[in-house]
Amino acid sequence: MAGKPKLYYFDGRGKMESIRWLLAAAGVEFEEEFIETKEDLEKLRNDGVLMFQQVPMVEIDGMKMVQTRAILSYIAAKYNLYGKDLKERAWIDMYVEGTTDLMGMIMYLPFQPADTKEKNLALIIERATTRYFPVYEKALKDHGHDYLVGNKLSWADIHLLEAILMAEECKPDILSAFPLLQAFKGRTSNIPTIKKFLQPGSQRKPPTDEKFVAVVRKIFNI
Ligand SMILES: N[C@@H](CCC(=O)N[C@@H](CS[C@H](CC=O)c1ccccc1)C(=O)NCC(=O)O)C(=O)O
Repeated sequence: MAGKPKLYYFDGRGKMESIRWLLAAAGVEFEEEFIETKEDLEKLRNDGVLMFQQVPMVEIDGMKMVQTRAILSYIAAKYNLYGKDLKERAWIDMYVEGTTDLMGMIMYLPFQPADTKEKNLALIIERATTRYFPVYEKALKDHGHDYLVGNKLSWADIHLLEAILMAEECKPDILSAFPLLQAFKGRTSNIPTIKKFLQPGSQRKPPTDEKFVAVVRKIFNI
């Protein structure tokens, strides 16, 4: 029996946070090794464990997986969070790419120059409320179930909840025009494994702060 998955990344959200969410929602315990200095990263590179010299890297089932999307897909499939057939998987992929695009905008905001942050935050709020959330609100309405795809929890639901919470950190009332998403948030946040991950003291990381930005900038000279 393989041991627990081990996650190699910085002590912050970045590109690893969705992987933490998916494992936690699947009820899978995982370990973390935090990269804190340039030397930490160089050691991993010199040990030849980073296929493209990048992190996230996750040791799982004897593999040293890299590329966030590949890692997430593997976990979703392994823990039955990827639909019952090809079409459900296609819908999950579409929904996940949408929340990936939205979270990608939010994820990079703290790294942008101060004089563009206000403009970029306004764009995030505009995209969230006019491009992305209307799609998921309609999906829940048309589908008529508690979940986005099929009638069971999938990667798409977990990813949407993560995106909703990140968007609310940008604008607390961002869901005000989306009643079905408000109800979805309430239901999904109470799924036992997710509820536990949302409790203080879990491996969920806090919103990206200047400290995390400084660590990443120092490591990558950016
Ligand atoms: N396709 C891959 C790409 C993975 C990737 O870009 N990894 C980066 C660190 S995370 C990044 C750090 C600042 O840019 C960050 C940190 C915080 C928020 C967003 C990104 C990396 O290793 N950069 C070294 C290099 O590219 O040489 C994947 O989806 O996994």
